[in-house]
Amino acid sequence: MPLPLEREAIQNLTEELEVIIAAHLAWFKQLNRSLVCACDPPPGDMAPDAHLRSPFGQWYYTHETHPLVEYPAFQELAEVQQAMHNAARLALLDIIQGARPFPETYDNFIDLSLRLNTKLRKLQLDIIGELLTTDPLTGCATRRGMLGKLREEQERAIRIQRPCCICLMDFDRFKRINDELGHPAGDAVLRQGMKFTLGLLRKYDSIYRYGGEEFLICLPGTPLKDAVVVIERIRNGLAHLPVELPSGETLRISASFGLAEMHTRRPVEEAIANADMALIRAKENGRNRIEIWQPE
Ligand SMILES: Nc1nc2c(ncn2[C@@H]2O[C@H](COP(=O)(O)OP(=O)(O)OP(=O)(O)O)[C@@H](O)[C@H]2O)c(=O)[nH]1
Repeated sequence: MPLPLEREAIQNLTEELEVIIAAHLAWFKQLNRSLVCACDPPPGDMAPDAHLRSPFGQWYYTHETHPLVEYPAFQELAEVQQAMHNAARLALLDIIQGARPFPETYDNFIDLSLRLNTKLRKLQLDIIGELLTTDPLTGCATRRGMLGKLREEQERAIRIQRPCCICLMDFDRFKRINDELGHPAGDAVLRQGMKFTLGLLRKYDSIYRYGGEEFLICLPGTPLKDAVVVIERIRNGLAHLPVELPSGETLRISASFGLAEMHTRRPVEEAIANADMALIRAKENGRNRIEIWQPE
């Protein structure tokens, strides 16, 4: 499941997680010391709401309204952390009563602490992965991992017996925009054009920055005739989108599209090549249009 986060939020979360992991390890060390050396435990750790008071708890429960809440790996943290605090309390109770914790109680506490650490690291890696697979300019996915994801869509298409379409989209006369209005103007076109395009797609559609000003749109569960309707909405919308340039001026733009249905038994690379052939035809036939790849 992709993380529903903006790039800046991803960056902040990565840093927050580093702090939380360090705080968890410091807490773990202190608690382990209380158990092994039979020292008085910090009073907070005996409280029934210890899981809320810890640095992790304070960080986690302030994120309750955060979009990350929908992410399964984030939800799993709460369960493990609460169980870990319960296990710590049981082991500490033995110490307070002048006994040694049962090995099972101690093992349970250690296992849960290590599991929480592993889960926090895994979440951090997922978030960093997301950072690497998101294009900072447009917010679209990068090509890293694209073929793997398209193959997954192909497998799903076979499973659910619904076609999947691939579309290559390329902004028209983009070199001219850069050359005549400057590179920041070109960047503004890409940023605003793709924001608009992303806004028209469903949440299970995906879009990758395929090259400089070329993007690949994947429309799962969509037959060709429906895909044409979606892409036409994008084409027409872009042709009417007033792009605001850094100079304050407004620019009219357009894009060309090559559409192909993914064959369920052929490599996904073939569908991309077919969409590319259709895109070349769209450019040759005057731009600002959609061409559909048809088998000879
Ligand atoms: N501003 C900006 N320009 C980019 C970026 N990536 C690629 N480009 C430029 O996009 C231009 C693409 O030009 P061409 O491939 O000649 O295509 P075109 O001018 O759009 O012409 P047609 O596709 O035939 O309509 C090149 O000048 C690239 O340097 C980017 O991230 N920002």
